[in-house]
Amino acid sequence: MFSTDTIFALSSGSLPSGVAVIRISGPQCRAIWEELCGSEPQPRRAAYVALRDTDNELIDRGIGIFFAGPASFTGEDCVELQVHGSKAVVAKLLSTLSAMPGLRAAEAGEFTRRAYMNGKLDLANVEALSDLIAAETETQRRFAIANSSGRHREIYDSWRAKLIEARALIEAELDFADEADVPGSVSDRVWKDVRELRGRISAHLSAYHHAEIIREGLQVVILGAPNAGKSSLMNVLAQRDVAIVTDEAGTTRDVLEVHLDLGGLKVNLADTAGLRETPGKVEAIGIQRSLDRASSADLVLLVEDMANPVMVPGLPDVPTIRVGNKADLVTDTKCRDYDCVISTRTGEGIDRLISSLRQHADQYTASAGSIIPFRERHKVLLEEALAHLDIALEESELELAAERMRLASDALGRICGRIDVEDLLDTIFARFCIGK
Ligand SMILES: Nc1nc2c(ncn2[C@@H]2O[C@H](COP(=O)(O)OP(=O)(O)OP(=O)(O)O)[C@@H](O)[C@H]2O)c(=O)[nH]1
Ligand SMILES: [K+]
Ligand SMILES: [Mg+2]
Repeated sequence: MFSTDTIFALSSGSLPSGVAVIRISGPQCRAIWEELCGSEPQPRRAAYVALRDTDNELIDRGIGIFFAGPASFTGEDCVELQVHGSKAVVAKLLSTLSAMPGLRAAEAGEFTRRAYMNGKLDLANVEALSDLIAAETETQRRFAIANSSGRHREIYDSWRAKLIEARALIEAELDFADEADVPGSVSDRVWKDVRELRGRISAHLSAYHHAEIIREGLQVVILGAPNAGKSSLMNVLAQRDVAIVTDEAGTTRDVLEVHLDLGGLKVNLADTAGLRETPGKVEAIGIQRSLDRASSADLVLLVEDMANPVMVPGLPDVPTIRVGNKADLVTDTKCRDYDCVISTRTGEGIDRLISSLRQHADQYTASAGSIIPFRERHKVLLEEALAHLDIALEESELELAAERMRLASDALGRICGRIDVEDLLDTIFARFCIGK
């Protein structure tokens, strides 16, 4: 892509700071360097420079690096200037830049957009990069960095290549069925391959939920009878008094949520209204909300007061850790069927409960290193590809089936932003001696 504008921006965080980084990209970079630093730029060498304005007045001294395109982040000539992170230094430098001809302030995401337009990044790379910048937990960081590796593109390209080949074989069968030197019925093999690919895409897609958990957080809901100690447990896990605790049954009426970082995984922990059969009007609404929330949760902590165990109605079918609370009030806990015995009052068993939670979280943190769809957009396109393949596999008209395969491979191509209409012809010509 040819950009006429040279863009610049403060790329580091808020001022004042020890060091501020100003990034410049575009055709004017070399001229800017000569003007500001009064020297010839040496690509990829950090240089200690005196930065001067157009009146030759010293602005600041700092480190400058020149990247000659295409070996740069955006693919264009780039300059990075590290100066003292003062508001005045940065303001002076930015106003000096903006006074130079052909220069303007960059729009949000414009450097990355240029990198994409110049083929330095694919769409999935761009998304992973924005995830990396937004990452708050260790798992999110690991996931984003794995996703920026380009391995998604490799997988989707290989799947598209298979589909393009399958389609080419089918089209060839249609076009040259009466000619002697084209292989006869290749259909069986083609359909077997397509079915196998369908299975792979479907397995890949089913891991999408792990990406949601890594990004949005593991949804954990505390359920149990009134007064079981749910709010007390919430406070212990959150390490602060977020929920009201009293000895009155029905204290919690509404769902209350906190965000925790559990071994690097984001966890959304919800305290809920106690479940019982004959509540008042407000409490009944609270109970319905508890159950709604729990039914879409990834994990339920089912809390029971061991000194006063009661059956709770309507538990959802969700992975559950059964927690026996108030261990301080009972002498014998062995015979009971709990995964974890705790006392929110004495702190007994809390560490063990946290390690059970961590164990549960591990399956998701482990996914952070594998290649799974990581955006809603990917999920939608993969579902689209699957839907087309399903129709192709049922379709008896070969032309229509081939068209469905084209649509499926286009959907896959759109994930990383690469669709090449010439692919099909190339494959046909590569496999058959058309011009005989
Ligand atoms: N002895 C003892 N009391 C506890 C323990 N945990 C909670 N309690 C007490 O049990 C009572 C109920 O605690 P909450 O945390 O409000 O219980 P809850 O399940 O949130 O109750 P609802 O919101 O009304 O459904 C309070 O008086 C707590 O102090 C514990 O481990 N030991
Ligand atoms: K209570
Ligand atoms: Mg409560």
